[in-house]
Amino acid sequence: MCTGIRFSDGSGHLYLARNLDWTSGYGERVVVTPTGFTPTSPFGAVPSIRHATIGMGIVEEGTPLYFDCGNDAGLAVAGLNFPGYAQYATGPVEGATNVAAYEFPLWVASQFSSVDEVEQALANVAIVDKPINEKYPSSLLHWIIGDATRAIVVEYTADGMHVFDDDVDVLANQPGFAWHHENLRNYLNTEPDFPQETVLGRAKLSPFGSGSHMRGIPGDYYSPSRFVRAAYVNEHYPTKTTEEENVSRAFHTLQQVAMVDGCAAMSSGEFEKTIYTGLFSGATGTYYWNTYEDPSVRSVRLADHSPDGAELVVV
Ligand SMILES: C[C@H](CCC(=O)NCCS(=O)(=O)O)[C@H]1CC[C@H]2[C@@H]3[C@H](O)C[C@@H]4C[C@H](O)CC[C@]4(C)[C@H]3C[C@H](O)[C@]12C
Repeated sequence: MCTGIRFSDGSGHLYLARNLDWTSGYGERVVVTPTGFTPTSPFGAVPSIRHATIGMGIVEEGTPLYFDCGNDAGLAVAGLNFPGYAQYATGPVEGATNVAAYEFPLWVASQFSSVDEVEQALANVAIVDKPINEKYPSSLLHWIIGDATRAIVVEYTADGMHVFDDDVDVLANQPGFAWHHENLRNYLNTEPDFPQETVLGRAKLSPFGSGSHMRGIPGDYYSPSRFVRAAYVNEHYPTKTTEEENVSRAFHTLQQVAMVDGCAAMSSGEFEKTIYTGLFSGATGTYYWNTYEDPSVRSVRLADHSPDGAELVVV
């Protein structure tokens, strides 16, 4: 499973972060796609790279397949599993901008500079089940897209394109965003405040300590539970100013929904764990990440890797 969050530093900079929860990785690395790179896009949706892009992914057939990425304009996107709901067009749709499912994050980050621009373009987009090759069939995903001011969620299902205003800045896995959003109404009682002393019969009851009003926030790894928990933590985290504070914020928040080996098996019997946590900072154009094996946070800055070059950079 996976969880994604968006927040800002309060002075016009985006932070978009995600956990990639799975049984094992795909050999993913940090990949920079510079503006001089010539993309191969099956239906021409990505004719050139307008915005240099950095994120986590693999390179296949000379094409960057991003799991999550951000660009030089401070726009970022992350793909999260959505099987049972995602259903892409079986072929290109006449008159539409046809985006192959695998190139959707690259399309977003390389072509646009804001969520508003992406939302406008999505009105005429078909997401097409066109695998990069036989080894990698199309993944069934939905996406969170964020900039400094807001986030949207994109779901492409049997009845086509759905774009949601993500006013809680969170995404998890199944079911759909609308369901998760409605489910938040089950948790209206939760808040960070320290409870008052309560009188019960002749007893005066005081709390054991802080955290009492968080009771009811689910602690398990199930997708609806991770959505609620991430929404609570992301909403209540105080706005921070510096890059260091915001990096700390992202990793602490996602730690709340990270999966630990041995606790939750998939239908195959294999256990899911948080393979990596990735963060794109629009403030500095930096991609930060750590892995299950090595919790120390590493970083790569877009500006340090020839963002106007011609070749993909795999760090
Ligand atoms: C497995 C990842 C999603 C993790 C997740 O959300 N798990 C949920 C578990 S559950 O269902 O809810 O149980 C997804 C996210 C991005 C995906 C990758 C990206 O889409 C890039 C390429 C796309 C190719 O079509 C397939 C390989 C691939 C390299 C994908 C492999 C895999 O499907 C990834 C890595």
